[in-house]
Order: sequence, then structure tokens, then C-alpha cells
Amino acid sequence: MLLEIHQVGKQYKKGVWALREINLQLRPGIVGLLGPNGAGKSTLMRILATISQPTAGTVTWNGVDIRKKPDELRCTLGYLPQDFGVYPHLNPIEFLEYAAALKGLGGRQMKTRILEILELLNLHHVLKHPIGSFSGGMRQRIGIAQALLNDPRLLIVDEPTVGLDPEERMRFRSLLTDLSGERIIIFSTHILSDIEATADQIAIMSKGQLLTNSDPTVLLRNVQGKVWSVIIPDEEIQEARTRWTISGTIRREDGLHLRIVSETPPLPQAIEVSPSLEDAYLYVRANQEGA
Ligand SMILES: Nc1ncnc2c1ncn2[C@@H]1O[C@H](COP(=O)(O)OP(=O)(O)OP(=O)(O)O)[C@@H](O)[C@H]1O
Repeated sequence: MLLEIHQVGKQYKKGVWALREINLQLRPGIVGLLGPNGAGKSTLMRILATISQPTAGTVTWNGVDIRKKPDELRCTLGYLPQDFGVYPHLNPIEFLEYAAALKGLGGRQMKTRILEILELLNLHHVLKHPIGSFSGGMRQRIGIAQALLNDPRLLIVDEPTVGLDPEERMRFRSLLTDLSGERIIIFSTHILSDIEATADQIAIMSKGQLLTNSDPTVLLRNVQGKVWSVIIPDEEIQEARTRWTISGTIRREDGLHLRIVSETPPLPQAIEVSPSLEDAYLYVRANQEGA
């Protein structure tokens, strides 16, 4: 199973590229697509979901160009868009039957499959309740349920944790881990902690470009020896912000404790600390955007 993105670009307006020269090879596992708002994550996901066409480049699914033969991918694609809407008056079964019909799926087997999915997503106790009465996390699980109807090999979820409380976020992350295995799961977010514990691969995007695509341990290794702790007086924070890439600030009795990502010690008394993925993310962005 292989999804290959080759030199993909997308231009919405003349001269303005929302995506530029994206190259990625994805195999089974969870890929975290990380980047700030406007980085191009949704644009890329819509192209992969065959909803939008790239202006340049190609995407192949197991060697087949998805532009020429979109159905090869569509029949095994599950997609949860960012702006997923539900019909509030329908209950989960009614909604999923409707979603299945839209996808051309139906029959007796589909009824059984819907019940299995609702059980898997821990929604079996609310089968008769209108979706409008559900919490944000439960609605997102309905969104995932519709994406799983065809037992997809490629599952694309676009910022699924927006609006969820911390507990719901945690549950959603472990749900994706449960669903991984013989699937490619692409999970976009602008929040690092969403993918920190779950992603096998982290692709970082900014301003339409792919800055890096690595195993999280490689990202961490790259920033090893480049994260420092320093203490400065409160009044120096403005200047510090202009001088350094700061990944954390804590106010203590003895002053402001800064966590700084820098190739060399930012001050002679700086103490080296072990890096986090947050540091690694800032390091990639600071280096590659500035380059
Ligand atoms: N339909 C569109 N027409 C014109 N420009 C668009 C369209 N969709 C997105 N863009 C622009 O393309 C760029 C990338 O947007 P995109 O939505 O893909 O980013 P994103 O990383 O998903 O951000 P967000 O988290 O805010 O959705 C942005 O500058 C955005 O304004």
C-alpha cells in the first residue's frame, strides 16, 4: 500500500501558490500533518481525497494516478473534512445509513457494519439519540464513523480535534491508534500534542511547503544539544524574543526561565536541556523558513 505525492502544487489565484512542490511517500501508519493555519494542510488533504485537483504534479495510489482513475482510491478512502456537518435530528444509525447511501453502499451487510462501527466507536449506548444532543467529541466520532463505512485503507482526518476538550482529544488520539495497522491515516493539526504520542511520521508544512517529513525520533535527534535553559530578569523578555527562538517561559522567584532553541549556548551560563518535540518543531520552522 503506497500513496505517492510527486511535485504537487496548487494555485487558487494567479501567482499565489497554496501548495508548492510537495513530495511525500506514505505507507501504512499514522502521519501527522502539522502546520500553522494557512500552511496548506486542508488543500493537500482535499487533493488526496480527490475533491480538488492539483495545478501541478501527480498523486498515485498503488502506482495508479488518482486524477486519471479516481475511483481506484475513492472506493477505499475515508475522509473526515474540517467542516463536517451532521443532521442534528437524525440518530447515529439514520445518519450513517444516509451517509452509506450517498457513497453507494447499502444492503443488509451495511446495517451490520454500521452497528459494528458504532460499537467500536463507543456510541452503541446512544443509537436512538439525535446527533444534535451529542458532545463535540461524540460528533467527531460520528464523523469518523461515516469515514469508516467502507473500511478504508486510506483515512484522512482534517483537524479532527478542533473544539474538543482535553479528555475528548485524548480519546480521539487513542481511537486513531486503534484504527491504525493496515491503513494509512493522515491526521492534520496545528497542535503538536495531538500527534506527539500517536504519529509514526510527522510532516511539517508552512506557507504551502513541506519543511520536513520524519520519524519523530529523528526530529528529536536533530535538535539534541540545541535546547537551553536560561534565567533572565523580567524586563529583558522583549529583547529576548527578538534574539532567540523561545519554546517555553516560566516565571519563578529568581526571574524568567526561558527554554531556547539555538545552535550554540545563547548565554555563557545557559544549561543544556533535553529536547521535546515542541523544540524540534520550532527548530525546523526557524531554520527552514528563515532559509
Ligand atoms: N478555495 C480557496 N480559494 C482561494 N484560496 C484558498 C482556498 N482555500 C484555501 N486557500 C488559501 O490557501 C492557503 C492554504 O490554505 P489551507 O486551508 O489549505 O491551509 P491549512 O493549513 O489547512 O489552514 P487551516 O488550518 O486554517 O485550514 C491559505 O492562504 C488559504 O487562504
